[in-house]
Amino acid sequence: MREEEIETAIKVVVVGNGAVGKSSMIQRYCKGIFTRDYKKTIGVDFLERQIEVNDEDVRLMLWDTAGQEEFDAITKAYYRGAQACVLAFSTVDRDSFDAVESWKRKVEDEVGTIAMVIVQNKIDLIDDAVVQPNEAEALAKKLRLRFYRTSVKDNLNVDEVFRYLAEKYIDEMNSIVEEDNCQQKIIGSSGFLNNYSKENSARKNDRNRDRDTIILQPSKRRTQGKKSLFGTRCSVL
Ligand SMILES: Nc1nc2c(ncn2[C@@H]2O[C@H](COP(=O)(O)OP(=O)(O)OP(=O)(O)O)[C@@H](O)[C@H]2O)c(=O)[nH]1
Repeated sequence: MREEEIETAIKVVVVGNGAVGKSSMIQRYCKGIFTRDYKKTIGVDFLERQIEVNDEDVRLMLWDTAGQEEFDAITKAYYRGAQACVLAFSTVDRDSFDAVESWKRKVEDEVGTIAMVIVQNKIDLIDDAVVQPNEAEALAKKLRLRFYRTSVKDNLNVDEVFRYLAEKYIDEMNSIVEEDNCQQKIIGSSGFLNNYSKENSARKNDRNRDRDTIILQPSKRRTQGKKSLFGTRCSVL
């Protein structure tokens, strides 16, 4: 495969309590449809959609997980390898809002820190809301996450949620590549960093292999969420 044909594939998990609209959101985004029927997700399911971000083809693989706790053991296994996550709750379900932090923890326990976003779905039912706007905003601020209000039914803001996650992931990947390049230059003139250099090039090889085989790994996990020793800008030693 030629370099310019390589696409980025991102595994996104959509989590949250039962009936908040996770399956509907994925169906809306990938198939452009909405149905009023509620069919509980058993275990997991996935759909995909290709989009362009900064002239780059990006394949989003959206994993729909069951909201019911009885399926926790199954769904957790599917978080592995996720690079982005939607934490969803419903405008008309207080428990689903109160559970957002615990969903975040469940995902992070499996995959570490990844790109995340909080989504308040069913905003078309705002007249029956059981979550105040300032409460949702305060939670997003506390967790330092971007917050979207969506209506899958009215197709409001759904595209924006997934585009944001794709852009955030790509930004992170680019900054890691920038760090790698920077470290290569520094290592070239510094003997004491030999081990660091080996580890670094192994990481690069991993990434190249990933591109061929599309092994899905969370970006920050590989760096343990740490920034470069030298920041993101190169400096000559
Ligand atoms: N009014 C309204 N209803 C919605 C919206 N999104 C989803 N629904 C309805 O909410 C119900 C539950 O939606 P699902 O997508 O099945 O919920 P889920 O989160 O996947 O549920 P689990 O599979 O149990 O985890 C369905 O009847 C949907 O039609 C929305 O934006 N507005």
